[in-house]
Amino acid sequence: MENESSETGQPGESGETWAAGGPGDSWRTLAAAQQPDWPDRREAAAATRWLTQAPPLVLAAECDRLRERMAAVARGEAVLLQGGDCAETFGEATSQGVRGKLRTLLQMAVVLTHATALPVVKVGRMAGQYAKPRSSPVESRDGLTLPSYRGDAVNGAAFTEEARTPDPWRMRRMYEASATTLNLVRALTTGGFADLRQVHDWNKGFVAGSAAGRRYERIADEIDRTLAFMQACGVGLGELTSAEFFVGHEGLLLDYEAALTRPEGETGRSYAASGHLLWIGERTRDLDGAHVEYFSRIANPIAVKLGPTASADDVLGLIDRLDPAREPGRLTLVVRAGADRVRDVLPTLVEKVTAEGARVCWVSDPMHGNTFTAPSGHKTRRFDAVLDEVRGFMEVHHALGTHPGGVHVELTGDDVTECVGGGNAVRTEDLAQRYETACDPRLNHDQSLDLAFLLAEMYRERPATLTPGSRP
Ligand SMILES: O=C[C@H](O)[C@H](O)COP(=O)(O)O
Ligand SMILES: C=C(OP(=O)(O)O)C(=O)O
Ligand SMILES: [Mn+2]
Repeated sequence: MENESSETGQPGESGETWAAGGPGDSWRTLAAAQQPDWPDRREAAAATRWLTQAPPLVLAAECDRLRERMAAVARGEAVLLQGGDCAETFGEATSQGVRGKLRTLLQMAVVLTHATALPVVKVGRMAGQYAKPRSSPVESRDGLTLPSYRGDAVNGAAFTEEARTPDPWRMRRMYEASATTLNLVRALTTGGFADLRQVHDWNKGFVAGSAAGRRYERIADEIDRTLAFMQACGVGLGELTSAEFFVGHEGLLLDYEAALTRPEGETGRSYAASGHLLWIGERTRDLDGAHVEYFSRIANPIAVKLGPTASADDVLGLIDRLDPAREPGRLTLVVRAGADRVRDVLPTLVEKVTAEGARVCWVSDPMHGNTFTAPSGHKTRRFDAVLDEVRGFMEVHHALGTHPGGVHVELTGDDVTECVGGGNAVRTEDLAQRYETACDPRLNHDQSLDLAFLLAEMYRERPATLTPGSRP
């Protein structure tokens, strides 16, 4: 691991940085949960100085465009599809890994657009998802206790003292891996790979032996015919040859996020330049904590995860702090209550937030409330529970006449065996076959497509008041 010292002539040595004492510093006096204990503060300062001089990964104008797209979700005129790894790793910032996830998301988006006739806002949990909150700060194995793995941005997953010691220069590697991934995402989404005329190609290698793959082929055939019809009528396909795609991650590591925060010239507002959409996790949404303070001062579209214990007062407090202007598209509430709790806890939250006049996007994360440990020791989730949580989420919104804004899922384009069930029925005994996640279990390609089809059916069942063009 490259432990560059502050003596190496890295950018930032001059100390000229707007962040020192600037608008991004108010969080520093508050308690910041889930931060690494950097062993050497001087090295941490040198690494963050390097980041303050690095070019932004995303531009303010792109973040503003996503905020507009999210405003359409808040109004019931679009649907959000957000997905990717629980924890990205530096080793997986490869062409194959990124292409696979992108292809899965594009296929899911086709299925959802076809069913809802609404635009699908696509956001990868990608190009920055390198820091993890953990239930315990330490992990013990065979009598040895070491710091928990907190994501590649902080330490290594190997169970050795050397790997588990936090290294602040990993934040530079996070920036570089994010830049590599984002470059590929931008090339793939605008350079032909995401062209809707490739709708069949995205499914190659998945059709045989997969019911979801065959079902997808039927939609792809319909799209092909529609495109041919449009072309025959002289309609240009320009808009369909590339896909609008955004990236986001949990804004957990405040040293990294603050160092990559950039002021935007004209408005004077500051943006997290590390990704388009950042979210606050369930473990760091304390109203008096550093994360809420930092997020209240960036202008990106932002989200907050809400677990089963989130009270209506918690949520109204978060809205006051994070979206005081009640601006549609600014704030997304990602509910991850668990399949067995969502129907109980969500109605009150939606009613109180609606009564308050806030125009938030409501999104379901059906993964994090449904994790359990299999007898083999693997952390897993049942596909049925994932579906049941999404169904509960949709039922609540349908009953209240509010818009179920979309889903936030952990997935991969690979054929892994990390979640049990789905069309191809991964069994608990199969988990060891391809269990490759660095943190939480992800839906594989087939399970992701299955989810998209079932979600599509649920959207089709929505009451007439929520059909395209109507406002909830
Ligand atoms: O998404 C990540 C996990 O849910 C979170 O890091 C907690 O995982 P843990 O209970 O294994 O620490
Ligand atoms: C840690 C995560 O979620 P939550 O904050 O909802 O637990 C996650 O999204 O990986
Ligand atoms: Mn996770």
